[in-house]
Amino acid sequence: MPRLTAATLDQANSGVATPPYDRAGLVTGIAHFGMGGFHRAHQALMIDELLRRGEAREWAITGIGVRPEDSRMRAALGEQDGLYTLIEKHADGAQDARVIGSILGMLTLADDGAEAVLELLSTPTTRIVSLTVTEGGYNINQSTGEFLIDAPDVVADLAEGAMPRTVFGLIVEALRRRREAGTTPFTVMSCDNLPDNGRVAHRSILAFAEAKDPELAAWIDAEVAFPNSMVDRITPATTDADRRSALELTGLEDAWPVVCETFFQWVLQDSFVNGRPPYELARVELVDDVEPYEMMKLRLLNSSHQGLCYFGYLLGYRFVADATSDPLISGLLRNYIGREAIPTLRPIGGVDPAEYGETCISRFRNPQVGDTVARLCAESSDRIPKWLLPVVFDLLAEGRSVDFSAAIVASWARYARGVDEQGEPIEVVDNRREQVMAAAAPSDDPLAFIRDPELFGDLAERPEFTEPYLYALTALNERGARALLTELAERA
Ligand SMILES: NC(=O)c1ccc[n+]([C@@H]2O[C@H](COP(=O)([O-])OP(=O)(O)OC[C@H]3O[C@@H](n4cnc5c(N)ncnc54)[C@H](O)[C@@H]3O)[C@@H](O)[C@H]2O)c1
Ligand SMILES: O=P(O)(O)OC[C@@H](O)[C@@H](O)[C@H](O)[C@H](O)CO
Repeated sequence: MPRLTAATLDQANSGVATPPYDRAGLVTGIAHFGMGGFHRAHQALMIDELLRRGEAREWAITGIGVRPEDSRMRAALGEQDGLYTLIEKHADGAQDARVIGSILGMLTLADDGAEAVLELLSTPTTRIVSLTVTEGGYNINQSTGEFLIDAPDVVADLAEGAMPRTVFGLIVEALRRRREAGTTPFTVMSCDNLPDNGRVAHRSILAFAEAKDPELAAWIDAEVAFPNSMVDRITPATTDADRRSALELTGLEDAWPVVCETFFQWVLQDSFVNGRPPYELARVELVDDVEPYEMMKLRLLNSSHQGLCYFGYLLGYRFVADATSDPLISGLLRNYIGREAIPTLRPIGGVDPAEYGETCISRFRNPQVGDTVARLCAESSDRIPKWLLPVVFDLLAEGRSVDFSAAIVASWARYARGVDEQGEPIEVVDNRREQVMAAAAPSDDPLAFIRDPELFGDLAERPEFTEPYLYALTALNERGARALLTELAERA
């Protein structure tokens, strides 16, 4: 079968939507850090939709990879002229495949070097720099939100005369060059799952700039916009089965297609300093205040993902759809959402959070998406403090009970012991793996897991939390996940 490239596009199977627009002459307006699955299922799709309408020709995308492993994506996209297949999976088994043409290519530090990246970022036509570098990518203290200025790669970037290697170093150096050349700065648009993602990006970049050059930092603070956004589309990691599906559906071989659900949402703060694509013509909701949308999504959808993944794993499920179809797990999610998460939300006109929560549960149940419990269990120490613990702190401040949230934290602690209920090892994937697993290991201190103030603040000192947490942890250790879920359901 031919490989997907610009030259083979016309050989795609009939019914596959290929770019109907002329890709020659498209201009990179967006430089994107973190060219993973999600960006290609979400933001790149919106630009593709605009291009199909004859819009946004100056807003094509070039990716940037700062990690050595990003060379693989660069090669896959490079060999395909930036083209790739996006497969949207309906719950009834129907699949829509389309070829996306909005990405022009990708630069990596490993292959192209920092100077090439800086040139892209400094070119006047690059007007937005967007980010999906994961929750951990912002290099902040989980509990205080402070930028970790002593992180080794940051220290290296701050050294006199160093060529930048981090997202912060590259962005700040490019902004310095733009300022020196009298070029309008770009907007920095975070699309990561973080509360106040724009403010977090602002804070991290400013902290780096202050350490490098306080005058430049003041200019960035005054001149650069960092819009907040709420982004939503479940996009699992690509598998070989997805590669085979792409080939079957399109008739063209794709080294790195993307598979996702049909649901799509992007709520974006309309705050840009150097223009923006006409997103309102695509499916983007432009608003002044994204915060209530972000809170609803992170506290209902993302925290529920954590609510199902450890219990799901312990019960032997490996797919999100199977775990969520267990009534004990969906029951836990409904109790967490209805009794604990929703009472902490700010109202959004025209949006019923209970209905939103039910939609999340039915999305998790889509068996076609193939999302894995392992994907959701990974990097928990970046996720739980940003998604679930804000719910806990808000509930405690109101004197409300936290039984279900505490049980979810306990399920993480039980999972992080690294042994399942059958005694089989669990592969814990976390950038704080050693620390988290050591804290989870059986010891004389039942609260050891939650004693790290960077992750948990003062929760270990708060009986309103420790009492339900210890109840859940003891139940998990002594009676198992199914027994605890049954007890929680009976007590509700
Ligand atoms: N996958 C989803 O369902 C989904 C949905 C909504 C939002 N998101 C957001 O997108 C992020 C990425 O998800 P994905 O599915 O594309 O993951 P992915 O693993 O496919 O891609 C992650 C990308 O980020 C880069 N990266 C990771 N850490 C980095 C760092 N410290 N500095 C710079 N680059 C770094 C990687 O090199 C890679 O290009 C998530 O963490 C989340 O914040 C994902
Ligand atoms: O990719 P992460 O790190 O934000 O977290 C894993 C999932 O919970 C998340 O990716 C969801 O699938 C996503 O937020 C849905 O929009």
